Amino acid sequence: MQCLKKLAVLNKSQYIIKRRREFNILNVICQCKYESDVAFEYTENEKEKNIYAQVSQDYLGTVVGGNRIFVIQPYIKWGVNKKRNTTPQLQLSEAKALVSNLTSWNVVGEKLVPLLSLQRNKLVGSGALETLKHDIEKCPHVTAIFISTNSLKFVQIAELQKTFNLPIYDRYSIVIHIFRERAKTPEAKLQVALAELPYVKQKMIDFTTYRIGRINYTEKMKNMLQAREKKLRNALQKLKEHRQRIKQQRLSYGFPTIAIVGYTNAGKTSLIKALTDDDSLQPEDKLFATLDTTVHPGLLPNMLKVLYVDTIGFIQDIPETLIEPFIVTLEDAMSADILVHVFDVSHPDVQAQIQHVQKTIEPMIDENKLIINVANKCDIVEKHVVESVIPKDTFTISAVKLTGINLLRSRIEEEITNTTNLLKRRIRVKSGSIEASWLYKETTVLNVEPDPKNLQYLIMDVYMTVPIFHKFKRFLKLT
Ligand SMILES: Nc1nc2c(ncn2[C@@H]2O[C@H](COP(=O)(O)OP(=O)(O)OP(=O)(O)O)[C@@H](O)[C@H]2O)c(=O)[nH]1
Ligand SMILES: [Mg+2]
Repeated sequence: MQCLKKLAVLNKSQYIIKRRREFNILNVICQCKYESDVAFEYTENEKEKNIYAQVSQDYLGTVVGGNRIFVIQPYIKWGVNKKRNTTPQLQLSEAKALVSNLTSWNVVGEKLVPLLSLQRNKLVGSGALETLKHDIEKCPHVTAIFISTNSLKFVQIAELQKTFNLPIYDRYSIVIHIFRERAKTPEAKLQVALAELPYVKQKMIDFTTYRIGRINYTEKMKNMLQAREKKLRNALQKLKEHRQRIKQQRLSYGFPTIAIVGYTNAGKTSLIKALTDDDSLQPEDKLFATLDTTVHPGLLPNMLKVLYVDTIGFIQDIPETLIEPFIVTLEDAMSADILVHVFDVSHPDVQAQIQHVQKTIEPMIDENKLIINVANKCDIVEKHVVESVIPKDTFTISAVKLTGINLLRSRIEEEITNTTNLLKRRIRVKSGSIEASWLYKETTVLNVEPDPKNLQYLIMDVYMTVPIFHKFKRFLKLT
């Protein structure tokens, strides 16, 4: 009997050590801001690196030293391709914001250009081209032109470059340059390297057919790009597997997760900061300030531990190939128990931004996934403006002033309780026992009362997830 007791004690202490180790892991999962501290670097020798740097500079242009940009915002005047949920002026504003997001890049001139289609080699007819040339010449020291359309064909870039005698950028190349500036972690760098490759490859293929007298890239160069892509894709696959492992780890602890999604600069990071009181989070007034999907622990009003997932923001008018490498991390976020879609209610183009986000996430989520809509930045707009733009059942908040945050937390709590099959259990344990402290550590304790029949015991009302409930049963077997 003594022996058995000893064994039980030994098991118990072993169990406690194991649990402590698990708590540590748990802390790591929660505190790990950049889940991808594990390296996903793809090895490249110096020679390959330099060759690629040259090729990408040829097709993507360079950001070094800054630029004085003339922004051209084309828009379709009528027909099926005409954008109906925004205005050319709002599109131009976003184009200017993109340029200003690059270090030392400034907008020195701008023009809205009405078009019938985006297919013509020089986009516009000769008359309009002359006017445009004149406008650009009038602007002092323009060093490059940004044509704010999705992605221009190589022939268009080459023709316009020849006409204006200036480098030409499209939205794809500008966003890539912003991504390059923002990417700090190996994971983000890998995703950006993959995101730019289709652009460089396509331009190279177009170039060989167009031939304007520049260096003709050889088969060797094409092979080099293909080998690079293969390497990057392998590294992305590793990243995918790593993500899967982290997700499984998270799931095994049964923490409910809430992913925060939205248009870039809507206030996603600020909202997580408000919900978690995590001072280390640094919201920035920049497009694509967040490139990595990161996880942040928080407590709901009922003391339930949850994880908030911060994500990369969305933007309109960029090709799918540009965000494709980020889908791996986005899909991980989209599997959260609930999604919170944050939008900037003070933004004049908020309707188009809301629709763009909805359209982008739709294929990534189950149709039953719960989405809580949140109108942020209500501190800088009049109430009647907020009411006129927000969809039904939207929470109005200010992540900076903390308005509406408690209400939002309560709504998240309600939804998490409904969607995650949290179990509410009444458990009788000895006061001061190891079981009682286990419950305090692992579950959300709602209420504790002494057992009137025996005051040495407590009646604990707790919330726990199914995996935690099974762990508790295993724990009881060992004690
Ligand atoms: N006035 C006001 N500004 C806000 C509010 N929430 C966020 N901001 C500001 O909006 C800017 C963007 O905030 P972030 O939280 O970085 O936005 P984000 O959605 O994470 O942006 P990306 O990561 O770049 O996609 C920052 O300058 C914030 O201070 C708010 O409630 N009111
Ligand atoms: Mg952010």
